[in-house]
Amino acid sequence: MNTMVTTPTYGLFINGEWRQKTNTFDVLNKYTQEVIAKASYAEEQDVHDAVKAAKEALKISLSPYERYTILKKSAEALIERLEEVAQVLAEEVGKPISESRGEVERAAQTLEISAEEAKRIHGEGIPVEAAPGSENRQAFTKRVPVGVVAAITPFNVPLNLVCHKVGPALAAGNSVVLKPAEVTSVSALILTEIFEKAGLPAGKLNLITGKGSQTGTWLLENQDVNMYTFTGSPGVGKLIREKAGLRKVALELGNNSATIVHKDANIEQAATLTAQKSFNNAGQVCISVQRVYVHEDIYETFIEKMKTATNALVVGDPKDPATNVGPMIAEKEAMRVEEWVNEAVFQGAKVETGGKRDGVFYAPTILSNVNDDMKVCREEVFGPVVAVDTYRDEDEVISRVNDSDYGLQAGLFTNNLAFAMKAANLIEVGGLIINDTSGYRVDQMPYGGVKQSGTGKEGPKYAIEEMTEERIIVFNL
Ligand SMILES: NC(=O)c1ccc[n+]([C@@H]2O[C@H](COP(=O)([O-])OP(=O)(O)OC[C@H]3O[C@@H](n4cnc5c(N)ncnc54)[C@H](O)[C@@H]3O)[C@@H](O)[C@H]2O)c1
Ligand SMILES: O=C[C@H](O)CS(=O)(=O)O
Repeated sequence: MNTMVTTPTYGLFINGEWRQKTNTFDVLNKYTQEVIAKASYAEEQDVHDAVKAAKEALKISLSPYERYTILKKSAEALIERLEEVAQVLAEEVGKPISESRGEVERAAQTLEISAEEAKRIHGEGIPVEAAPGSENRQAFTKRVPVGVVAAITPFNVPLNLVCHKVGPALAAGNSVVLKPAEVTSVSALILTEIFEKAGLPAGKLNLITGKGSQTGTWLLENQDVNMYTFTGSPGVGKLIREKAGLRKVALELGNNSATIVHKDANIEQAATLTAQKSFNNAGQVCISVQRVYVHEDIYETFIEKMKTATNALVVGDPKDPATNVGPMIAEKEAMRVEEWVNEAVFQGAKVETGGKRDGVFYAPTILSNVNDDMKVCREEVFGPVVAVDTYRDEDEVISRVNDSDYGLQAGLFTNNLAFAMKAANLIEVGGLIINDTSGYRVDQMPYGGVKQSGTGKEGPKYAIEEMTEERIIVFNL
């Protein structure tokens, strides 16, 4: 029996054809550090070819029902390959297998919702006849595709966040050039195969892999791209906005998410959910709970319960079904988190649990006795660290949540309707989640931040609005 296992090698996907390059890079299993696949470095000409193919493919007009069919088929095919793709996510991200399966299920839902939305894109009648002198005119609007959409995506949710861009873009009748994060390219490559098999015409989806600083830069320079949709770090987001000039951009960026636990909350529920949502995907989630503000009357009970829930988390091999917390994406990121925690401790923070690094793993860590100016509070940790502090009154805590450069989502545990409504009016975020943490998201909801957390909304219905232009048609009858 031949037991030799060959490493899969992927090319680029341009104009419906796979283009193998000699210059490749390794995608690693983040737990074992073994090579799981090789992907191709796109050269400058490949990037421009991909955009050209996308532009040409705009001439292929698919009806809304045809777009629905292709997206629906792709969602079904993804579910058929669920276990295979989940194993890839567990390897290339280091995400625990239960969470990886959850990501594949959500990605399929994102495609299915996009399919449904393809049939619902509509304009409206505009009463131009109400203007003096326009009595014999009638008008309506329609939404038209923006054109070539360049999608640039991050490593942490590499399948579902790709689906949040490709699904709505195709549903709206656009063509796409996709550039996934290099360290987690494999799930995007498999998704591209799925679209190809589902009958998507050549050029409608093109995939180029490689480094952000090269492939990404060439993509930003190409003036035939009509819109950039980006999820990733604020620094790269700002660069994209600068390079895009007058072209459209949608930016989903970072956060230092806060969750408030008020004195009347269900403490057990709050502590359990907060422990879960602080350490999912080793804290590498943009809405991961990072700052917890607990009312001083319930602080002692809360912190004990949260410590118990955190200490029960199993850290280890992402492929082990018992694992709750896997490795970080790279050892240098775990070292950065270690440095930030050490700095906080030097400044007076107390480690309630965790606070240790073992190679690429950083232990789920709760810090208390923190202040809002420590790096672990003010900046985005993007690791398994949560800072817990007390507050006394409602206005104080709202102002501390708002004292942030970011504003993606926040959570509030309370049974006090008046406080919940006050927070809904005053907390500066794209989404406030009552009786759950900042980390709640389902894929049909509008999702996106304010301040440095970005601009524009995702969720297929809302992303389609971003990825289409409103055109008015006026009849002089
Ligand atoms: N708001 C959201 O919905 C959301 C979701 C997930 C992640 N994020 C954020 O993403 C960040 C972590 O992800 P990351 O480390 O992959 O982000 P990153 O910004 O380093 O990379 C994201 C993508 O941008 C590309 N890129 C890098 N430099 C580029 C350049 N000069 N030009 C063009 N493209 C370039 C990368 O190759 C990658 O594909 C965190 O800040 C996190 O909060 C936000
Ligand atoms: O990392 C941020 C993601 O958008 C959160 S989720 O995986 O979509 O819930």
